Order: sequence, then structure tokens, then C-alpha cells
Amino acid sequence: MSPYDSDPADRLRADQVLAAAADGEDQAVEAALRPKLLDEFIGQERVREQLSLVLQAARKRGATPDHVLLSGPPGLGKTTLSMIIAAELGAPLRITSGPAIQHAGDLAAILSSLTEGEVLFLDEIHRMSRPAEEMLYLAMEDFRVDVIVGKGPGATAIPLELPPFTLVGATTRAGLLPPPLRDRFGFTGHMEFYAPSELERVVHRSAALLDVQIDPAGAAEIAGRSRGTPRIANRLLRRVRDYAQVRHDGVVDREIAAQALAVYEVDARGLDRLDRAVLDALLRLFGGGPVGLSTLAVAVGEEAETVEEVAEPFLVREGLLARTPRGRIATAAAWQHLGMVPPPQSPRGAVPGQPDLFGGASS
Ligand SMILES: Nc1ncnc2c1ncn2[C@@H]1O[C@H](COP(=O)(O)OP(=O)(O)OP(=O)(O)O)[C@@H](O)[C@H]1O
Ligand SMILES: [Mg+2]
Repeated sequence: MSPYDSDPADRLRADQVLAAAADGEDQAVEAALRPKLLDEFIGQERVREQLSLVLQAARKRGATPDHVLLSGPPGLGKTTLSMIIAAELGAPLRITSGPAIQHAGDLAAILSSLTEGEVLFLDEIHRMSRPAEEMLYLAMEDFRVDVIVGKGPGATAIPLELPPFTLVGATTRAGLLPPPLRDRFGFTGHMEFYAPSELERVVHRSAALLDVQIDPAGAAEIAGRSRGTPRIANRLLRRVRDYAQVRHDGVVDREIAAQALAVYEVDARGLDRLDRAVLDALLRLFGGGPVGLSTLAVAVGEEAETVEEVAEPFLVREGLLARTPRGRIATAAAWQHLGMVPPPQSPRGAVPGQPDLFGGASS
């Protein structure tokens, strides 16, 4: 049973927007494309070096490595890295997720069945319940859980020793983790968006695994539209492959990649439907802002969380949208990208990320 079974609606939403990978085939392909060892893992040089030191040192000491927290936007390789950690240690891997742990008892059951040196991957760790979180503090620090026996006033806590294990937590929202939890990780790896040249390597690697013929210009075209995200690069590659096989002879070059991505509404900058819907609403409905996140989300028919976590990080990074204390505002580049002209009188039209924090009063 998958750890996500208890929360299918949530997974589906994230998948629809980011990966369009709700069907089993896409997920199977994604698994097949995962690098298995640290050396195969492309990019993230800093995290890779730091992690490699942590793992090597632990191996040298013959001890289990410190707990590892991986944080960063979706699709950058957190799950992949957790599997690599277990593989590099030659340790068994147990996978679960915050939303799957509703009760502290669920966590106790998992923890008490761990074997020595096992790697426990806890995805979406920021979404764990409070009591489970507190149980985890103790388990991480003292390798102990208190098992509650009985009910009501007669209940007693029986301490249970755990074998040393390594927790690998993953989160897209490191800021939501309570400090006591964050502090119990010996190492935190912050995943960064990938450079286009790194994504080109991802595309070439995946193309080889999928038996797709692609030239460097074709790979660059896909990489440039992948929003700094390997998962998106892999997904776009598969769609381009479909197009190349159905409409052409299966070989991918720059022209074929560009035509295919136009069919799938991924523009030259990598904005997809959701990104453009957000910008479009911001410009057309709210004159470029400022507008609150929830209002913007309603306008595009999405959850605030989806807009904030899926669309905005990319739009902000591209310099198309700015988050300010008064709300979201469009930058001059956003008007330009959608081929629109900011309203002449509006002081909001062309704000290059310099919000007027104090209401503009200088008198
Ligand atoms: N550094 C990398 N090199 C090659 N492929 C990668 C790399 N990072 C990620 N990928 C590919 O991208 C896909 C998504 O990676 P992964 O599932 O690890 O992301 P994630 O950070 O766990 O995302 P989420 O937050 O949505 O769980 C995987 O199929 C993997 O093949
Ligand atoms: Mg993951």
C-alpha cells in the first residue's frame, strides 16, 4: 500500500498541476528515470558534496548517519535523494509520509519495527500531526518511543528502545517545521532550481533510458522550458517523444521539440497553463495588483496552496511576479511577456519588485 493512499485527493492535485502524472504509467516511468547513486545524480553540487561527506564519514565510523532534512520545491529530487541515501548506505529503506501518519500510534508502529541502520523516509514531514511530531522528537534524539498502554487515568507509558536509524525528512515548506523538529536534523540540504545546462544533462540521460534519439539543440529546447525542474524536464521529454513518434520519425531536434511544446501549451519561457492563468488574472482582473493570494487563487480556480507552491516560486524567480506585504504584484516583465501594456495612470503597473511599503506618503 502506498503511503499516499490515505490522502488521494491531495496527491492528485499536486500531480495534476505539476506533473500531470496521475496515471500509473507516468509514475512508473518517473521511477525508472530516478538516478540510483549519488554519482548519477545531476546538479545540486553543494548538497551532493555535503551529503556525500555525511555518508562517507558515517560509513567510516561504522555508525548510522545523522538525520537528514531535504527541503525545496517539488520535483527537484528529494525523494530520489532519499532513495540514494539508502542505496549508498546499503541500508533498507522505509517510506511513509506526514499525511499518512494521522495518529502517534501509526508512527510508533513504524518506528518500533525499524531494523538497525534502516533509513526511514518521511515525505511531507511538515504535514504530520502534532502528537506524532512530539513522538518523533524523542525517537530522533534518544532512539526511544513511549508506548502508551491502557486508557484514561490508568494508562502508562512504557519506554521502548529503538535501534539506531536515519530519518530522512522531505518538505517543500521548511519554514512550516517547528524549530524543535528542524533542530533535530544533523544536516539540512536545500535543493535549488537546476541550471539549464544541468537540465540538458537530465534530458539526455532520460532520453537514453527511454530510447529516444535527441540532438543537443532538442535537449536544450526542452531544458529551457522546464522551469529549473527535472521532473518537468522528464515530463516534457515524454510529451515531445509522443509528438515525434506520432507526427514524425521519432527523432527529436529543436524544431520538433518546439512544435511539440507549443501543442502542450508550454511557452518559450516554460510557463504552463497555470502560470499564464495566474499572470493573466493578475494583469487583466487586478490591473497588475497588489492582490491577495487567496483572491488570486479563486480567480484562477485553484487552491491558494497550489498557486503559492506550484506557480509562484517560478514566476517570482523569473521576475514576473513579486510578493509584497500588500499582495501580489506584476512586474514590467509580466506585462511584456503577455504582450500587454500596463495602464498609464497606474502606479502599480510597472513595479520592479520595489513595493511602496508605507503607502507612498512622504508628507
Ligand atoms: N538530480 C537529478 N538528476 C536526474 N534526475 C533527477 C534529478 N532530480 C530529480 N530527477 C528526476 O525528477 C523526478 C522527480 O524527482 P523526485 O520525485 O525525487 O522529486 P521530489 O523533490 O521528491 O518532488 P516532490 O516534492 O513532488 O515529492 C524523478 O523521476 C527523477 O528521475
Ligand atoms: Mg518526493
